[in-house]
This record gives sequence, structure tokens and C-alpha cells, in this order.
Amino acid sequence: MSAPARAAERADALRELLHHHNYRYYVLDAPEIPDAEYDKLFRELQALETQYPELHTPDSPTQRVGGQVLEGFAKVRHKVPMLSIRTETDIEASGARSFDARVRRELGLQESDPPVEYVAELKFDGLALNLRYEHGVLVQAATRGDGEVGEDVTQNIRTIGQIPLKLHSVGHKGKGGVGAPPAVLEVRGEVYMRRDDFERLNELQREKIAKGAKNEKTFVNPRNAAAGAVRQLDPAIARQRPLSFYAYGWGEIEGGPEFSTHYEVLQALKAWGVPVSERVVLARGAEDLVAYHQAVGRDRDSLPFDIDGVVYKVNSLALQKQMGFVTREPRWAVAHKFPAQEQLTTVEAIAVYVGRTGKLTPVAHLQPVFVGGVTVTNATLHNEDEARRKDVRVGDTVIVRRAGDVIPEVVAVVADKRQPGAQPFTMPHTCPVCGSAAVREEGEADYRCTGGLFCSAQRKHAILHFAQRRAMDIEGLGEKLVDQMVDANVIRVLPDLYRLGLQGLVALERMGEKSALNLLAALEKSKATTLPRFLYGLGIRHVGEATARDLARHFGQLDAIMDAGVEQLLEVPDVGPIVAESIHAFFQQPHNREVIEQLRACGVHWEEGAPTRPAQLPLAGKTVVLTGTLPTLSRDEAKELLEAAGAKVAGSVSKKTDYVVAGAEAGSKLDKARELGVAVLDEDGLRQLLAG
Ligand SMILES: NC(=O)c1ccc[n+]([C@@H]2O[C@H](COP(=O)([O-])OP(=O)(O)OC[C@H]3O[C@@H](n4cnc5c(N)ncnc54)[C@H](O)[C@@H]3O)[C@@H](O)[C@H]2O)c1
Ligand SMILES: [Zn+2]
Repeated sequence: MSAPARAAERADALRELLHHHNYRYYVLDAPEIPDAEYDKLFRELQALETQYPELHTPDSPTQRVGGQVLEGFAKVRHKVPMLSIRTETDIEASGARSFDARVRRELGLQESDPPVEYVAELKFDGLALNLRYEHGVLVQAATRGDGEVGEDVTQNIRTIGQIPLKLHSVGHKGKGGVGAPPAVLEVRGEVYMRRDDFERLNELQREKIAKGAKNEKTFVNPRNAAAGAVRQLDPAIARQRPLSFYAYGWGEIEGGPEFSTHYEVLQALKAWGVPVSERVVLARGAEDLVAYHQAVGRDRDSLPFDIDGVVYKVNSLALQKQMGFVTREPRWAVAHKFPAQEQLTTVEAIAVYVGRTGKLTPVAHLQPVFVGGVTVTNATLHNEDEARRKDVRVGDTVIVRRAGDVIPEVVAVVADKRQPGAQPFTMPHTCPVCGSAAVREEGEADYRCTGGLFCSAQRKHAILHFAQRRAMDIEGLGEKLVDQMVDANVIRVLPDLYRLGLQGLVALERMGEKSALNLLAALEKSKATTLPRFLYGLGIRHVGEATARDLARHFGQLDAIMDAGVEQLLEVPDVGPIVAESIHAFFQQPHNREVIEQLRACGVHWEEGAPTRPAQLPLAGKTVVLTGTLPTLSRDEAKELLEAAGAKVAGSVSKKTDYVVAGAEAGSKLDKARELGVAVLDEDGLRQLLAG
């Protein structure tokens, strides 16, 4: 076959593949391959079409924006097409220079001409939306679709709190304000799901599946979860899926102020009440763009949402107009991507890890892969149901995702790359660390080792948890040392920590006398602690720092907590049935009580207090309103004192108000109090009230 014939054949095959993946991605919101793989295929086709222009077909995926309208949605024809953005191929920060060079060339600028002004923005990884406001009121929300025709998703979008249903007017035009919003204003932006919202949603989905729910699935990534929520025929379901929104552009505008730059428009959108990211900046020339790319790259993991890169746009609207568009992309903007957060790799083995609380987690050992900016070798499979549902097997080619500081996970298997003879994975019914029975309780997603402190996996974790800064704060007792001590059987139960002697410690490998003495001093110091720290350190399932604090405040004393029944535990604010059950079960186990007794015998102590039940506080059930300036107490101090005494501090006066505390320049609240006959106090009166 001749080279052109081979190219034609390959182009055909690529087009078919890309159509297939577009369908999975844009229509079903269920991609089969990571974006990085898709982009490779896309670029290959682009290259072929450039080399052999006769291969161009108008319906080629390279010529059109990807989406299609889903059955069941009304169609919306966009007044101004919704385009894609060209991607800068050079992924290094220096890629910004190629874009700047191209812009300067296309604008015919000389070296002596001043730098071009740009706007640099985050490239949110979500779904493009067009929000149409008429006279400031949201009348329609539509997806991008194929760029010409999108889907009417107004009902679903109305449930997103961040999207204003009505825009506000700001000041007067020309007098520092932008005036009323235009008669017609189409806002373009990205609807996305925050990473924590996504993790929570998937956690919820996993629980539903564990409880036997059919037709439920977890989502591959926040983008797909967001797309699934927006393109949902049932607004009730859409409502349960937390979405966010940022505007980055506009479509049709009729009336309103004149704008000359992209940046001005974004500022005006913000002023009218549309969310615009704080990370939008003005940049002059290539070096500013390079710096932006680097800065955002550094912060990427700590952002609360996924971005797949940054976007640079020529700021001047006149220059934008001059540069114009190619088929599916403006020439004046470019997407400069970061390393992909999803990649393909293969599973070399599946191991099962045991966590601090005895939870068994299947983990895939991977052929090392660079994803989300780091090399990943392990990825979680979460639990039995997830591993089974995804059907991950040794030897499989899988999609791995790593975003932010979330643990990398296997999101899907590439089905057609499975090796013959690959065996399904099964969860072990014994703990891989200690051999104790591993059980999965009814309605639970996880297997747990029943070995408790006798399981060295849990022992290590339990000791580390106990020693950590937020618990007993034993300085110098880190992971390596704990491993060593547990493995050498120097520590079998927690109290052994406080029985360590210099001899025993120095006998450990790599432990000098100086570090041993330091550790002993740290242990001694840790004995004086607080009840919340001690409680938290015990590692009771579902008892985090906040719950430990609430328990300590409510009961005052450890013995009271240890002897509390579920009913009594439920009286603690924010403690629900699952938490109460878990605390109760923990203290019912004789060996846990034994450990606590021994710790106390070793000298671990804290100051015990009197129980403070909300109902026993002097101002329990009273509602107080603060107004005006008090002579010595700040508003916050007064509020704190009142709340500590059990009062509720409210913002406005009503018949239910018991007292109004009024200071200087008290306004309408004082009038209202007089009108309703509510008792009015000054600061002295407040102090008397607090003193009972
Ligand atoms: N995995 C798959 O099977 C598969 C299939 C099809 C497409 N894809 C992926 O979809 C993407 C290509 O699709 P695309 O055409 O939507 O392009 P794109 O997502 O790369 O870029 C265009 C989009 O970026 C968004 N955007 C985010 N922040 C923006 C900002 N500040 N300014 C302007 N726009 C901003 C807009 O929604 C716009 O529509 C690629 O990442 C590709 O890998 C993957
Ligand atoms: Zn075990």
C-alpha cells in the first residue's frame, strides 16, 4: 500500500475511534480512555490531515466541537457558537512563549512593539454552559452540545446556588459602576464539581452500592460527575449533586455598557453577581504568562477543584476581532495544559492493606506511571464492591487518576485490553497481616480485621495515631520507630510505650543514647494531657477531634463516658446513632478498658471537669440579641460569653427574644425591643445575668 493510501486508512480508523470516544464522553458521560489517550489520537489525526489535506472531511472530529444533544432535552440553538480552545502542544511553561510569538506574528508586530496584553485564567475541568439573562433574569441555561446546538438544562442549573437567578445593578454607568445588566446577556462559563464534593458523592455512591442499591454507580472524575448531574432528566437528582460555577466569557450581549477588553467584561460580570475566579489576572507579554503557568502549576494540587491547565486570551477585544477564528477555535486564545490527572497503566498485582481501624483495602500495584505530576505505583480499589464492580484483574490495563492530595485510584479497566485467563479478584476472609478473621458487617462496605491491638497493622497505626501531635503529642515517635518497636515486640499494647526503659531502647538498631533519652523525655511530657486529646488518641472509630471535644465537654470525666449508654451518648450535640454505637462498643470491650486503666496507672493524666449539659447552663434556652457598642466587651466576646452560658445569640429581635443587650448607638433593634416589651440590658446587666 502507498503511503497516502495507508494514511487514508489510518485517518478513517482514527475518525471512527474518535467518534466512538466522543460519544462515550460527551453523550454518555462515561469515557473509556483517559483524556491524554484521546488527545494522542486526536493529534495523530490532526497531523495526518495537515500532511494530506485531501483527507479532510467536514465531519471529521478535528473540525467540530465534540458534543451531541441528548434525547429528552429541548434543543437550544446558540446565537453565538460555543467554541473549543486550541491546545498549546508544548506542555512546559515555555509553551507560553510559543503562543505569544504566534499572536505577535499573526498581528504583524515587530520586536520593537510593546508586549501584548493578555488575560490568564484557570482552565476549569468541567462542562461549558451558556446562561442567558434577559433584563437581568436567568431565562435559560444550555450546554455547549456540538457548539451550534446545545441542550436546555435550565431546570437543573437553577438548583446551583452559585448561579444568580437575578443579576444586580451596580452604581451608574461611568460613575465607577457598570450600571444595570444589559437587556440580553449570555454568560459563558464552566460548571464543575469541587473535589471534596466529588469525593463525598462517590463515598455516598459506594455506600448505596454496599447497601444493595442497583443502578447506582461511582463517577470516574469530577468532570463526569458534573456532566452527569447537569445532563440529568430528573432535577431532583441534579439537586443532590453539588455543583459550582465560574464564568470566563460571554455569548450574545444586547445593550449595556461598552467594553474594550476581556478583563473589563469579567469585572462587570463579577459586579453583576456572576462568580468569576479570583485567579484571573492581567498579564503583559510572554514572561508574565510563563510566571502564571508556573505559579498555578505549583498551586494546582491545593486548589479545591480540578483544572487541566491555564488559558491565555488576548485582552483587547479589537485585537481579538482582528485575529478571528478557525473552524472550532478562536485564534486569540490558547489552552496550556498541565500533566494529565488520568493515565493508562497496567496492574502488576493486587494486595490488601490493613488500616488503623482494621479496615481492609484492596490496592492495585501498578506499572509506575506519571500522573497528576507525580509517579504513581499504587492505587486504591476502595473495597470489595468497587473492586468487583470495576472488575480489576492482575494484568489489566487501567485508568489511574490522581488529583490533589487525594489517594490515587483505579477508575476503570480498559475492557478490550484484558489478557486471556485473567482471574477475578476476591477479598480475603482473613487479615493478611495477623491471620484473624476479617468480617464484613451487614450494610458496611468494608471488611475489617477482628484482631484489634493484637494485629500488628492496627497496633502500629494505633500507636502512631495515639502519638500524633493532635493527640498525645509524643515528639520523635514516628513511623519508622513504631514499625521497629512493634516488629521487635518491644511494644505489644499501648501502655508498653510508657514502660520503655533506656536499656530496651538503646538495644534497638540505629537508636543512640541521646535519641533514646529524648524519646523518654517526650513520653514523660506527654503524660500530662487533656481529656479530648486522650479520647481522640484512643482511635475509637468515628471519633475525630471535634467529637472527642464534645464528649469531654458534655461528660467532664472519662469514667462517665466509659459507662455511658447509647441513649446518654446520643445527648451529646452532633453525636448520632452510628457514632454513639461505636463509642459504646469500644468501651464495652474489656481489653480496651484494661488498656485505659494501665495507661492511667503509668501516669497518663488530665484535669477532669464538671459535666456541662446545655440544659444545666444558666442561660439555657434563652435567646439574646446584641446591638450597639458595649463599653468594654467586643461583640464577639459578648457572644462567646453568652454562648458559653448556654444562650443562643440571634441576629434580630422577635417575640421569642428574651433579652436585648444594647450598647452605644443601638439602632432599630432597640426600638423593636421596646415595642415588643423585651427586657433591655446594658453591659453591667449582661454581666449580672452571666453571673446568674
Ligand atoms: N476521554 C475521552 O474519551 C474523551 C473524548 C472526547 C473528549 N475528551 C476530552 O475533552 C477535551 C476536548 O474537548 P473540548 O473541545 O471540550 O476542549 P477543551 O475541554 O480542551 O477546551 C474547551 C473548553 O474549555 C472550557 N474552559 C475551561 N476554562 C476555560 C476558560 N478559562 N476559558 C475558556 N474556556 C474554558 C470550556 O468549557 C471550553 O468549552 C479534551 O481534554 C479531550 O481529552 C476526552
Ligand atoms: Zn489483622
